[in-house]
Amino acid sequence: MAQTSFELKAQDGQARTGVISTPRGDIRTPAFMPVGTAATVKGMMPESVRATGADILLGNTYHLMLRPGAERIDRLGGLHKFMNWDRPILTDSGGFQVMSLSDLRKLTEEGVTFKSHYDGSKHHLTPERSMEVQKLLGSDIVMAFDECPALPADRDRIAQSMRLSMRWAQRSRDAFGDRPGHMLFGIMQGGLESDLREESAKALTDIGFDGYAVGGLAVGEGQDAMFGCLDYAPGFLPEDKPRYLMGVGKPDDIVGAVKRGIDMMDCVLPSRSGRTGQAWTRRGQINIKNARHADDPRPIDEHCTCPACSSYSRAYLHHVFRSHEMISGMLLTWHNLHYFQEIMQGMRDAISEGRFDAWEADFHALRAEGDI
Ligand SMILES: O=c1[nH]cnc2cc3nc(NCc4cccs4)[nH]c3cc12
Ligand SMILES: [Zn+2]
Repeated sequence: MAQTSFELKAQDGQARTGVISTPRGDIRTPAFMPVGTAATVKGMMPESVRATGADILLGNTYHLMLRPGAERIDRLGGLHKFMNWDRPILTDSGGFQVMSLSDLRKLTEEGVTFKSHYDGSKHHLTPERSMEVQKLLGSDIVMAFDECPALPADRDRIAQSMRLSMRWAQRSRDAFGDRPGHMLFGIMQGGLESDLREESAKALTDIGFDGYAVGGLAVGEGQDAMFGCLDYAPGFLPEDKPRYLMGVGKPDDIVGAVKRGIDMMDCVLPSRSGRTGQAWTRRGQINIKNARHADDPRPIDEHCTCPACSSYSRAYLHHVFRSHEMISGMLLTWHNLHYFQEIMQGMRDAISEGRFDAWEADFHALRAEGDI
């Protein structure tokens, strides 16, 4: 009995909408995953995250294995119980965070050794250990252990890195074993080289995964280069499996990725920028700390139904940000996550009704440049 499945409901151009079914609940695609790095979506209660419309959230293996520790979370009943979120959780495999966060890293065929950026303690991550950590956490969707090459990198470096990741993908698959009710996703690499991307997709497909991520993007290449890669890379992947673009992105990145066949995304942007006073809206961005909001009685967005827009003025939000009150980041995070989920729902409906192009045109038409 599979216990997990992906059903495509409709397609409009390259854009798709469907449902990933898991024992902990269904995930409506295209899906946006809020990031819950240290077992919390910062500033949000889990029930509030759910209220924004999220079906699944992301946990970071690197952070949780260092603090509080994967074995400790396992002893306490697993990540879902620990953080009071009973719906699906996808965990990344830790390699990317090691390379972007830790100190004194050493990369070998075996894996990576590194020092914790929290306390300097020494740690080792391999495909096998990453699978063990993600199993201890109890995540529903497990990511293969990969290496995302630092940019800029020449073609040879990208090819060598991709081929290492493919050997690690096989080791991840072997170590993951057969776990009904859980999914293992492979991660495509290959930089911006279409032949290397195709080689990676074939290697992953030959190994066989429950879903496929497009890795190695949203690492500073810029939207044009990212979309250029997405014009062909998703098409190298099996069309009956979910496609997950890691680390994306701004609202217009998200729309452009779905347009090109992506089904799942995650990004810290709505939560992280919310804590800094940046509100994302259908008409553009607002930095609420700007003095011009000090006397503005209007909500951030009069069409938005989130708690921030339903009950608070820009003047109030301006005040609580200027006063460094805790409620400031809470309200703006909630608004941003609500808005990101509203974009996803809008695309799911538009694809279902065969009007994605019209929806996309409307999405872009409303967006003014700069602060509104
Ligand atoms: O190839 C990848 N493999 C595994 N995890 C990733 C996470 C990723 N996150 C971003 N972009 C968002 C960022 C978050 C922090 C620095 S960039 N790009 C990413 C690429 C990968
Ligand atoms: Zn709102």
